[in-house]
Amino acid sequence: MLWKSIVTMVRSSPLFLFLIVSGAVIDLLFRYLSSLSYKYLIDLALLPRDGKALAVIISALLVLGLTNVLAGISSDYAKARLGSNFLFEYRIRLFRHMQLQSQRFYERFGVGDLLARYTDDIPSIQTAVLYILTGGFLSIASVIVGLAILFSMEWKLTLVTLAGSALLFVPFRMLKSRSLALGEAYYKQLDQFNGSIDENIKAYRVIRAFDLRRSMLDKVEGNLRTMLSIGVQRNFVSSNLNRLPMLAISLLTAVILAYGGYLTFDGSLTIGEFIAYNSIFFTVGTSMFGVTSVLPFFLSARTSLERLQQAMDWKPDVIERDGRELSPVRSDIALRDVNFAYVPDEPVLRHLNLTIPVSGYTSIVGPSGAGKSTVLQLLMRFSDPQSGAVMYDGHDIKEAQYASLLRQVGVVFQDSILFHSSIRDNIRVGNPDATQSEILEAARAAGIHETIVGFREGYDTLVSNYGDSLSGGQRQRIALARALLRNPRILFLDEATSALDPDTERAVNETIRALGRRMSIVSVTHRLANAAMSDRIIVLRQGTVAETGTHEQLLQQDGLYRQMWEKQQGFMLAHGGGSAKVQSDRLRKLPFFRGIDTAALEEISRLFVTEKFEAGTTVVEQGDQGDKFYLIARGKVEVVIAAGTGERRKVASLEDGDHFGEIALMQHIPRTATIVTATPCWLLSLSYDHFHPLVMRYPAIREGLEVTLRSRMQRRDD
Ligand SMILES: Nc1ncnc2c1ncn2[C@@H]1O[C@H](COP(=O)(O)OP(=O)(O)OP(=O)(O)O)[C@@H](O)[C@H]1O
Repeated sequence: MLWKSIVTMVRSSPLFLFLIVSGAVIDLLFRYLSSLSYKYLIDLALLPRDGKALAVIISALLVLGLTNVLAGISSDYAKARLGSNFLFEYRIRLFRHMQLQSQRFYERFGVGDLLARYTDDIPSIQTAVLYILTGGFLSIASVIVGLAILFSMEWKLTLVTLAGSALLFVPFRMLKSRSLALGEAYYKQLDQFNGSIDENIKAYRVIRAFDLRRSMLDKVEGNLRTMLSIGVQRNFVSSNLNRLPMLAISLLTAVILAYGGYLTFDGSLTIGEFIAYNSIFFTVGTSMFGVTSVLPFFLSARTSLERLQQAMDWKPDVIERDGRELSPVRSDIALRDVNFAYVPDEPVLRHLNLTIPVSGYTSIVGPSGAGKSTVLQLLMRFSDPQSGAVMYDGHDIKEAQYASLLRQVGVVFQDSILFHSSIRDNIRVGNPDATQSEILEAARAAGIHETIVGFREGYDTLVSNYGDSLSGGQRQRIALARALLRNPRILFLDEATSALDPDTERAVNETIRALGRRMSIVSVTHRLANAAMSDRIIVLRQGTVAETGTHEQLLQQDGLYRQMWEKQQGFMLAHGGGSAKVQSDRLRKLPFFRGIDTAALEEISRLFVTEKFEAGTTVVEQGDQGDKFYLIARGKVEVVIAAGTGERRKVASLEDGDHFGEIALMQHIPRTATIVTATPCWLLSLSYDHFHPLVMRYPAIREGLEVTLRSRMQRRDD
């Protein structure tokens, strides 16, 4: 399939093809005519001492040589152009294909994987195509023409040559599968290496802060050593593929010299014919060698072609149609009986029906994993549901022109990635045609204009490393300005402020709330304090709508929302986010502190210590001795379990108000899971050593803990 498109592409450049082919034909002529010329040079000019014949032969050779050089130059130019066109065309094709893809594609092909396809696979195919097109075809043609001449000169000797030439392909048959296997192994290591470089750039702060430099270095060094060893083996096999055919050619040459010499002794060949025969055979031998030397390129390109094909064959999740334009949405956006799963048989949304009026501020809340972000992704058509429909004003968005949908929406994600260019250009991403005053207006509305003009370079300040040169709040505000510049009818927010520190979050939320008067906002958040002011709240549970209403209505319903609300209450963060506290009433809601008197709870609450963690930090490691219990005052962590095979699997997420590690309050036993922070976290920890004296004084605490732990152990064993 891909070969076909390569052939089509090559054929679409007829001028370059003509120059390459004519260069090859002239080169072929030059090779054989100059070899044949020995016959005439010796037999017609040198032996009869004919000066005129000598002059004619030398002039003809000069003209041919000059023509060959000129044809070679134009052929080289054509090859350079064709080669560059090839690189351009296939890199652009892969890039366009990538742009159509969604999350599944990027999960399957990592950064390193994709980079290697651009920088190694495509050039490797290009080299093979050019080599086959020039050296390969020329060599085959040369072998055919050369053998025909040799046959006409001495057929018996040529039959021996032909039979012996089969030897040339023996190394290829022997080494082919080894070469392919080494090619695959090499690319696997290269993908990993590229991935590590990417990781080291993106996560350099975490690597520095947690002193992971040694382990990262060890990882990359191990990777490079394996690559080096495979590279040596691969080159060795390739050079054997090149060199072993030489052995066959040397053998054949010996046979020709011996048998040809014998034919000269018995007068069947003249000396001129013998020398010309040898000279032509030398050219045929070189050409045969040329055919075999294409083979390593061919094998390497075969692996690369398969890898490129894998990526190009990946079907986009969303098929963009040239449907009609979606008119500006006025009434509502809705999900109708939507079923959606990322993994077959693991439904995330189940027969979900929900309607969001295009006015005011709507929050979508729910426990972790309920499908909140998934709903947002479907509303923006990052994926399509497996069944059901997403409607804007009653029109299925699958039938509409994709660009007309995107024009109506703006979005701010939790981690806003900014591009490596000026702040102005980063905002302009929202609308490339925006004027300077529109950019300034968007920045003002996002509350970032004053900060930007305070920078020495103002709007021309370079944003580097995906926005790392700015604070989290500044980054989110620029992302907000970028979304506002589109003048969207609906602004989607996916946990847009939850990774910010409390003061910044409050300030950015005030800005967003003010925007709610100008446009419709749909915000996914797990922090209910942010949802409380919304005009309406949709509560999701396991992919269905559990409750809807305003904050007050939902509290009265006494359902899931109320439970979540109460879980998140009772924590206080000092201004500036330096320390956190938990109230004794909140502690009473923990199952193992239920029934304990207020004085004891007060005492316990004072024992908690604030620990602040950046995103991506391991708080506890599976297998380590547990000595602390943790409450999440703010933030989100992931619970990861390593199976016997060493494979790590995320089993749950915990967020504001959740707790973990209570077993450590009873005894030092190994942690049963690893906890890694997914956002910056403020955790309150209670150590066994501080807690133990209290357990001694209050037997009710021990009893409560024992009951909880027994039931937890029971659940785990089940
Ligand atoms: N790309 C993916 N591949 C496989 N499963 C996924 C993928 N993205 C999300 N999921 C799973 O789908 C479910 C819903 O995820 P989603 O992110 O929509 O939930 P959420 O309510 O936004 O949760 P959170 O608040 O933790 O972000 C979760 O169980 C999650 O693990």
